[in-house]
Amino acid sequence: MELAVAHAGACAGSATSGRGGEVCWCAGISRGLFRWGLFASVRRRQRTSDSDKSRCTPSRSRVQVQAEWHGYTVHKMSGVAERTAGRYRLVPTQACLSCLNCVIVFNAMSTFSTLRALHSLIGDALDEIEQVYQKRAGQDGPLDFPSLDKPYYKNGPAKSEETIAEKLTTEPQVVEATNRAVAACGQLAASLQRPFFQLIDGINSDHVASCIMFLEESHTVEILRAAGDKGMHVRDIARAIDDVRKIDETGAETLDPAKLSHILRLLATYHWLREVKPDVFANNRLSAQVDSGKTPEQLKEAPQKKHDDTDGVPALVAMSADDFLKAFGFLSDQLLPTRERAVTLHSLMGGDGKDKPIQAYKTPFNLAFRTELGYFDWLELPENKTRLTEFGRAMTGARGWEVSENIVNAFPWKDLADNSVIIDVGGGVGSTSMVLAKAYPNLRFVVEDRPHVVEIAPTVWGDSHQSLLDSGRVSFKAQSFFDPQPPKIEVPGVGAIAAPSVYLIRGCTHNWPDADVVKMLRHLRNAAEPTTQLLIVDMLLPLACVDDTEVDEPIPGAVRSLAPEGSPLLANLGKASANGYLLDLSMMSQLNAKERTLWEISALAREAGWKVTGTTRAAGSLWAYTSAKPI
Ligand SMILES: C[S@@+](CC[C@H](N)C(=O)[O-])C[C@H]1O[C@@H](n2cnc3c(N)ncnc32)[C@H](O)[C@@H]1O
Repeated sequence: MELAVAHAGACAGSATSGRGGEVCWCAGISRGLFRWGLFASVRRRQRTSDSDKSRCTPSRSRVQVQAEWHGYTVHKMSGVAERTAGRYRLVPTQACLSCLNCVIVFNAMSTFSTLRALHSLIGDALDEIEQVYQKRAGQDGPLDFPSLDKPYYKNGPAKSEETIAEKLTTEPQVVEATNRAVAACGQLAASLQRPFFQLIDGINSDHVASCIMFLEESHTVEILRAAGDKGMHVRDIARAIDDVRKIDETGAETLDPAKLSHILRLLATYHWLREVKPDVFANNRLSAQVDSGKTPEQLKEAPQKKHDDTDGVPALVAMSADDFLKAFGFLSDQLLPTRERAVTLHSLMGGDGKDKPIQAYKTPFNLAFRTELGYFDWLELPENKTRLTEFGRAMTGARGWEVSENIVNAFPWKDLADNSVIIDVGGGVGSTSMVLAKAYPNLRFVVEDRPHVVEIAPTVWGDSHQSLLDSGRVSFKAQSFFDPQPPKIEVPGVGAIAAPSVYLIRGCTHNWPDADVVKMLRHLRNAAEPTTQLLIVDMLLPLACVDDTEVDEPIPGAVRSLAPEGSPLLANLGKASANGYLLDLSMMSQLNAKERTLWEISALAREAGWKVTGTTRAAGSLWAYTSAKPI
């Protein structure tokens, strides 16, 4: 990070720089650039004369800075550098001297100033979040932030104050401040902890995933829910798990409480549970996420119904921590098939001449499950009946990734003429169309998807949506996005149209490799009229550095960084955005697909005949609404 430059003023004291030349050190911690505690070296551009040198006072000096840092230009900061404890702190003022003898080179923030800047970011974010909660009075004063120690069960019963406090966590201001704090915490931990221990954490993070899977599979969360705040001794938890699993009928081995305690303690260490007393564990706010709302008795009676009538999150856990985890373990074996370990692993698994070579498997999923079928076709195998059902529920759980209502304001729907038609391509059961149809009663929606999806789609909506279906304002049509759109589409209440006002395609491009995305977008382009707009809704992954990508034409809404200007945070907010990059690699591992950057999706759109005209994001979200028009 070589930052910057132009210093006017007498040198504020000197020392010898590692790169030669004389330097003096300044640390600014007041406003703008200096808010982040930037340390700078001031290097003499040229040695003039001894009399110039004598103007450099060792204790105090005026400086003017025009600096560029992380790509942001900060114009002409003026200040006085004051010496404290052997360092110079820059205090901005309006006045400056201009000897022009020195060049300030911001080598980088000193590590301590970076750490302190991260610490300040966390404090500032907490202030902001607290202000939001302070404004919402509860019965006993301002609302408190939800406690990590306290489970909040989505299916109640909960005090209304707890529900409001949980809901406030999705307010845009809270989401954004939370992201900054989480990003800073992640960066602080990565900076401070000995790298070896960060490494051990990283390479063993599958242990945590497996333990979360165990938590779900063993019904421990439901058992601990029944036990309440005081928790349950690990011996009793083990027996309760055996009971729910009906081991007296199946003859399976009893669960070893000693092993169980170690699994639960790892989870408690990662804040997934609480160890309230030695070997006594209780749920907390994180483990409550995995709760199905069923009692241990219900689970014993009908384990196959565990995921019925839930928000889908327990099913998402079952799918991710099982299928995805197993597949992802084969990432290096599939990408580097000739490495020694991959070859020996293949032969150990019975692949030595008995089945296809590793190269035949297109994805880590294919290799892990020894199938050449695509993930969705594989899910439809008779032996995967449970997986297929869980996949459907997991997709409901995956809605937590985005507030679906964000789409209501993310596109100028209100500018569309009455009875404009929106085709929701790969629209599933119509979740997005229903939200939009309720918000914009003058628009009409045709949801296209695979035949078996559109067949069941109208049956999944209850009374509150019936009028939208009865009036035909939302209708369904079997249509593959890999086939050309028909020349005419019959829209209830409108008649036959050649093309809609908008093709909306949400959550679909990330499921497919580039060539398939081009194919699906080209079919839409071929059917579009010059006025037809395309709205692609999917995550757009920022780069992990400031995005200086050179483009012929800038795209409105493209951002160089998600981090606050001048802060030391990673440009993509690191830990706070990690969920998007994890999903990206799940797509790669299971489907040979990916989440994309703005530049990747706009290049694919262009290849298919669309020009991206702009993109917007909901506050604090990686989900983006990218619009395009026919070229
Ligand atoms: C991740 S879901 C997104 C659903 C919906 N757009 C939403 O945002 O909730 C992907 C959708 O693509 C559909 N799909 C898969 N292959 C398809 C095809 N060839 N033609 C049309 N839809 C397809 C799936 O059935 C599924 O509904």
